[in-house]
Amino acid sequence: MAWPRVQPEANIGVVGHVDHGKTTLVQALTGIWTSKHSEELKRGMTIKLGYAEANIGLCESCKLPDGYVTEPSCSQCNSSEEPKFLRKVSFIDAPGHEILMATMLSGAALMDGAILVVAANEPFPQPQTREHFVALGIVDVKRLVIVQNKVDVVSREEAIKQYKQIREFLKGTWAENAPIIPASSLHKINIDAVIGALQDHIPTPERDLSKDPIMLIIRSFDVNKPGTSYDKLSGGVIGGSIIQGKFKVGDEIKILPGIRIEKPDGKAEYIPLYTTISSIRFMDLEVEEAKPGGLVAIGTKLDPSYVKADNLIGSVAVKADRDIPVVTEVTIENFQLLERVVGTKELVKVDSIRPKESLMISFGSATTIGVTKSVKGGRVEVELKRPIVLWDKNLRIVVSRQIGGRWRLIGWGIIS
Ligand SMILES: Nc1nc2c(ncn2[C@@H]2O[C@H](COP(=O)(O)OP(=O)(O)OP(=O)(O)O)[C@@H](O)[C@H]2O)c(=O)[nH]1
Ligand SMILES: [Mg+2]
Ligand SMILES: [Mg+2]
Ligand SMILES: [Zn+2]
Repeated sequence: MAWPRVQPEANIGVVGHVDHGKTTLVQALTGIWTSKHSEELKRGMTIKLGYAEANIGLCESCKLPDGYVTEPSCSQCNSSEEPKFLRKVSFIDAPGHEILMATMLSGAALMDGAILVVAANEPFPQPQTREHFVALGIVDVKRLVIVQNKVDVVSREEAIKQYKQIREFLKGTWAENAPIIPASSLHKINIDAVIGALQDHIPTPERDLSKDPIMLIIRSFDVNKPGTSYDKLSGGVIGGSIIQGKFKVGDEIKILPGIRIEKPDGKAEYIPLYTTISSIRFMDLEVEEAKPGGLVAIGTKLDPSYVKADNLIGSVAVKADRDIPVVTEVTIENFQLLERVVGTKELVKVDSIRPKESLMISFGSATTIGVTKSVKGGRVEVELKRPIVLWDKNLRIVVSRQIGGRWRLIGWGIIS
C-alpha cells in the first residue's frame, strides 16, 4: 500500500556552527539541497532558512536502527515487504554563519525539536555550536538530537575523544540525555540511526486544533512571472508555520502588524492586511485545510507587491475577526542576562543592560531593533522600531547586543 500523501506533522531544526554539515545532513535525510539562492550557491553557505520534508518509515524485516528509511523500500535487506509509514516531518535548515544569528532565531520559533550538528574534525565547542545550543534552550526547543558529523575524516579515537567532550558539555544542562549520533552526512553513513533518534527523541507534539489558528511568517513571495497580465496575476503567497489551530481555504485572515506606510508627518505606521486564503500547499501537496507542522505556503488574494522579497517576515497571520494586541513598547519581566557572551571565540563577560541602549529583539519569527527606556532590576522597558504581535501571554523574547560588529545573544525574558 503506497505511503500516504500528508502534510508534515513536526518541524525539526538543523542548527550548528558554520560548515559543520547541516545542509549536507538535510540532503542525506531528504534528498533535497536546501541552499537554492544564487548567493548561497556562489558562497557555499546557507543565508536564508532552508526547508525540506521527509517521510519516515520502518522496515520490520530489519533490526533497529537499520530499519529506518525515508523511502517505501529497504536497501538494507531488500525485503519485498514495504516498510511501514510512520510520519512525515520537515527540516528547517538554519545558517551557521555568526552574522546570521537573527535568521537562526526566527527559525527556532518554528521548531518542535532540533538536530545540533557538530563536526567531528573541529575542536568542540565552536562559537555558534555554543550560541545555537543556548538559543535553543532560551526559546524552549528542548528536544535535541546531536549528530557528530564528518566522522569519516577522523580516527575512531578522535571521534570518541570528542564524543566525551560533548557529553561533558551537556552535563547538568536541559540536554543532558540528548543522544549523540556519529555519522557522515556526505557518505550517508548512520543516517538510519539519526532517523531512529529523531523518532525516539523528537516526537510530534500534542496539538490543540481547537485553539484560534496562528501562523508565524518566515517567507513571503510574489509567484507571478514578470510581465504577467493584470487579469492573470496570482495573489501574494506567505510561507511559515502554523503553531496552533487550523487554517482552511476560504478563511478570512489578517496579517499583523501588516505593512509599513509613511504618514504625511513622516511617522511610520503599520496597517493590517486583510485577505482570503485561496490555496494551501506543503511543497507539492495541495490541501484544503492545514494543521501545525511543516512549512506551509498560503496563497492569498493580496496584491503581490505587498509580499515581495520576504517583506512580511516576522508577521503573524490570524483569523480576520480576532482582536490581537500589536505593540511598539514592551516590558520584559524577569530579564535573565547570560553570564558570558557565548557566540564569540573568547567568552567575554556580559555587561548589564543600560537605558537608551539599542538592542536586537527576537520574538517569534520577528526581529526588530529596540531601545531600552528603563531598566529596573529584572524589568526592562523597550521601545521597538517595528511593532510586534502578542499572540499569546507570557511569551519569550530574546535579546542580542552588538559586540565586535556582530549581534550576539546576551539574554532573554518574558513579555508581561
Ligand atoms: N568529509 C565530510 N564532509 C562533509 C560532511 N558533511 C558535510 N561536509 C562538507 O562540509 C562542507 C560544509 O557542508 P554544509 O552542509 O554546507 O555545511 P553547513 O553547516 O550547512 O554550512 P552553513 O550553512 O554555511 O553553516 C561541505 O564542503 C560539505 O561537503 C561529512 O559528513 N563528511
Ligand atoms: Mg557553508
Ligand atoms: Mg547550510
Ligand atoms: Zn529491511
